[in-house]
Amino acid sequence: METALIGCFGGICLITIQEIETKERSLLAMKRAKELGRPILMSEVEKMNHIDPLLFFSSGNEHYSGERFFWKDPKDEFILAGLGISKQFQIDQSDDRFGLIEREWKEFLKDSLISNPFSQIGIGPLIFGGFSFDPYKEKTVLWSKFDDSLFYLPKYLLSVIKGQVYFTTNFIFTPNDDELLYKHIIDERNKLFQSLQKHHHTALPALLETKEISPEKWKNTVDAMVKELIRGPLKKVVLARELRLNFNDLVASEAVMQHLNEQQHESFIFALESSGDCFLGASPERLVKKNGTELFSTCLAGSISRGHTPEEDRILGEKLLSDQKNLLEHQYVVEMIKEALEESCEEIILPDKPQLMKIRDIQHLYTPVIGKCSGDSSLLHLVERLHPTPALGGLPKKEAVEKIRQVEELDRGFYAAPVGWLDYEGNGEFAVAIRSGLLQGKEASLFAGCGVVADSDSESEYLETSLKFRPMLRALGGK
Ligand SMILES: C=C(O[C@H]1C=CC=C(C(=O)O)[C@@H]1O)C(=O)O
Ligand SMILES: [Mg+2]
Repeated sequence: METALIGCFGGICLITIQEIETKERSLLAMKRAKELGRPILMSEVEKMNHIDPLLFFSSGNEHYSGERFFWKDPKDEFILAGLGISKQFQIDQSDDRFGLIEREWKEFLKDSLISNPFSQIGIGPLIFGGFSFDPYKEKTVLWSKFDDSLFYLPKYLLSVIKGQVYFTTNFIFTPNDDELLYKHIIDERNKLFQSLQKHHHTALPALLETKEISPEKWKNTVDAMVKELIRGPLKKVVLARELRLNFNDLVASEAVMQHLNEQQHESFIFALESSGDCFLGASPERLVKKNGTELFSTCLAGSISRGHTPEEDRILGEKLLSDQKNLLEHQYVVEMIKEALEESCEEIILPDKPQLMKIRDIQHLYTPVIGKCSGDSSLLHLVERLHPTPALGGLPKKEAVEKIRQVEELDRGFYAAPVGWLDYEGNGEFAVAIRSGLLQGKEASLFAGCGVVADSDSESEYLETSLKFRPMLRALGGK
């Protein structure tokens, strides 16, 4: 679609052809909403000149604060930034939360008017959000701003895909709306574009205190877990802990995002705001990506530090590749992911040995997985089958999650759970929200866990979690 400007003279801009089309479509949407007696979505995609997605995210700090999201894949090829909430999808404690979100989204899309002339995934109407790790864990005040499943369709979505920029506007017309709504939306959108001209730079406040939450108690829990794992039948349980940070002023999510973006090139970078809090992180772990019939997943478990010199780094990597404890920790993940995907896939390609994934602060054992699924496989069903993999929960899955619920002091909330997006054609991607933290005004909580197996040593697991805090800690000005 061309954005054909008819003319701008002496500061007065005449209407564009596209605006005429938009107006006609909006009249149709209003008519449809009245006839059907329910809200109707109208969504439009336009191609744009380059806009920095982080600048776009930051420009929303005045009018869309608490209603923003950001997503970037490790290759920098796929970036999403959303502002405003057109429609929220939230579900509390339920055994069917994945299915419910998917059905509500599909239901909502019925009879919508979508103008998207580009054959590209990740543009047009899409929902972004995530799930809590365990909806049956007793809730604490820490995660009071997040429901067990929280997604939203943004008002404005910027998608930067392989350098090409697309802008989606999502309007919702209810049976009571009239042309005033259309005018209001156009005004609002123009204001948004104007605000992109301004420079938005937010500095981080000073970090006053970093407090580890009950580290000794955590090590005792790991020791007790090891004893239990030796006895069986549980084989692996992932245990996590928290750091609580205090600052001398409010922490703006855009300032942290800026740092994560500069410092964590090999990771998914994500942020999800909700009612003033912001959950964000730099995760190296893909849960699942669906592009048509192609599926991609990642087995990531088993860790060692980076070396100070290239030689030391290589030796550490070699050590990890032949370490029995870490190989077992990894193998449990490979077996489970293979089994979970087999149900939906005609074909799965999976190397028989892990390789190394080296990221700034840590190296991991890594096995990529590619699958070919039948056309009607649903992404959220795959997410449900996979979550939590033994890299975050344990083995067997159900018993491990119950054990975590019982012994872990931390309220994980969205940590270690799926975060990502789903578009109107069923394509999307979810990462596992690790190396993450929750911003809450002048405070923040950071989370890190590790796979405990019968061979684990609580002191080394403690040090491993300390490495895993580093990406978020650095982005927040800590060491
Ligand atoms: C649970 C976390 O990491 C998982 C992913 C990679 C390696 C892991 C490990 O070696 O224990 C964990 O399973 C975390 O970063 O909080
Ligand atoms: Mg580990």
